Amino acid sequence: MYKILTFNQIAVVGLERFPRDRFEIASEFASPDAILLRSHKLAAEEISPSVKAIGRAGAGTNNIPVGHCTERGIPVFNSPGANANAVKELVIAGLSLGSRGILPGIEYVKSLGDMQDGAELSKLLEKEKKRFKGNELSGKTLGIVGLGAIGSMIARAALDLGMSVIGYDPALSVDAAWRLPSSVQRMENISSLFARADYITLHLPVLDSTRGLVNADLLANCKPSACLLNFAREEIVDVAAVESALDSGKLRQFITDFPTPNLIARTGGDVILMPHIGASTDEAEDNCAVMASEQLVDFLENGNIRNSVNFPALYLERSGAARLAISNRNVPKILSSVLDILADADINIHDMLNKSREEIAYNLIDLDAKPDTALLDKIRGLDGVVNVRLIA
Ligand SMILES: NC(=O)c1ccc[n+]([C@@H]2O[C@H](COP(=O)([O-])OP(=O)(O)OC[C@H]3O[C@@H](n4cnc5c(N)ncnc54)[C@H](O)[C@@H]3O)[C@@H](O)[C@H]2O)c1
Ligand SMILES: O=C(O)CC[C@@H](O)C(=O)O
Repeated sequence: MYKILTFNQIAVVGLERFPRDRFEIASEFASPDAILLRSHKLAAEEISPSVKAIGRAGAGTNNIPVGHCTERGIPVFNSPGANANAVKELVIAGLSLGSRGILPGIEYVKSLGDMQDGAELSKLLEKEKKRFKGNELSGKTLGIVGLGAIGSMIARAALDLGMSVIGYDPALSVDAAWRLPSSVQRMENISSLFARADYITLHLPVLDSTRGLVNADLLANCKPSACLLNFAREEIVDVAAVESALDSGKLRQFITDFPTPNLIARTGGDVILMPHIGASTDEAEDNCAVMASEQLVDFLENGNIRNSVNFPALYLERSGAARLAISNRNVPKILSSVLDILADADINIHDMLNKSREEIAYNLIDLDAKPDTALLDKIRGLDGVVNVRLIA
């Protein structure tokens, strides 16, 4: 039985993807085979030696020590695109909240709870509504930083709203480029995007290269009427620089899914704060849980890798009597040494696949006979081999 250790609330429809005759799921296990989580900040010490894989039901993996997992030969999976529609819909709501007096208007109406006379009430509302007038999104320019799953969906929705869309993504994949509407104008640098946009929305991962990316220098380029939306990660924005930009009138509004105490303490309506609910819909939680769970099942039972953030994608149809899944440092001669050991033991290879990604290489080798423990230990003992798994 494979043991799956869960953190956070994982949608039931996802947990149901683990066949109960072969998988146990619990929030406490001494020696789990895999970890399935959402936003729980996973410490390296929480990953016991038995762990073979980690599944993130969501997009961002900055809560997982990915580098440490790579060192240990543990693939980390995420669920790209599975919650993109949920984030898109909330960002569109954010754009509306940032352009009209919706929230202050609602607060104002709530403050009139003591008024009993309907005619008086409606007279007052008609008089006061000018205080909550806004602007239309149509005709404005939206700047999208990060044109992946979420960014491209927002681009399409914003174009439908009549906005002009400009985008910046220095690492755009070919697939993502295909998904992008052709009328999105790609900017050469992020400063030009900040200078031109009326609304700027961030949809990139937090990486060493993106931590604090939105800083005072960038904000100095903004139109004073600009509204910045951060539904990506808190760390991408230098929040102190945003507060200064708001204070000095260099930025009109900040809308974020990642509140800080200082932002909460602000008065004056120039921030709109949400409690990290970008992906909080039944649909997104189901999609993420299903995708992450299916990927873990396929990895544990077959060694296949889909949507890993640190391992190469690799799929091999099962054949032969047994399968070896081997991770090794991405250096020459390791695979040939493995093959020599198998040949010396007279074990024929039925099929195999080998791929590498940065410092790690991964191999699936289907064999005509099941190797014994001594042979597996010999492979484990090769210099550069990180881990070896026999999948019966
Ligand atoms: N608020 C939420 O609940 C919520 C939900 C989902 C995702 N997110 C966050 O949003 C991020 C994006 O999600 P996604 O599903 O669109 O991911 P994605 O991988 O499909 O897209 C991310 C894009 O960012 C681009 N990128 C990388 N570095 C960049 C840089 N320096 N400047 C501009 N672009 C850069 C990549 O090339 C990629 O195209 C996630 O990493 C996660 O942190 C938040
Ligand atoms: O799991 C969640 O609720 C949030 C997930 C979101 O931040 C993501 O990166 O996909």
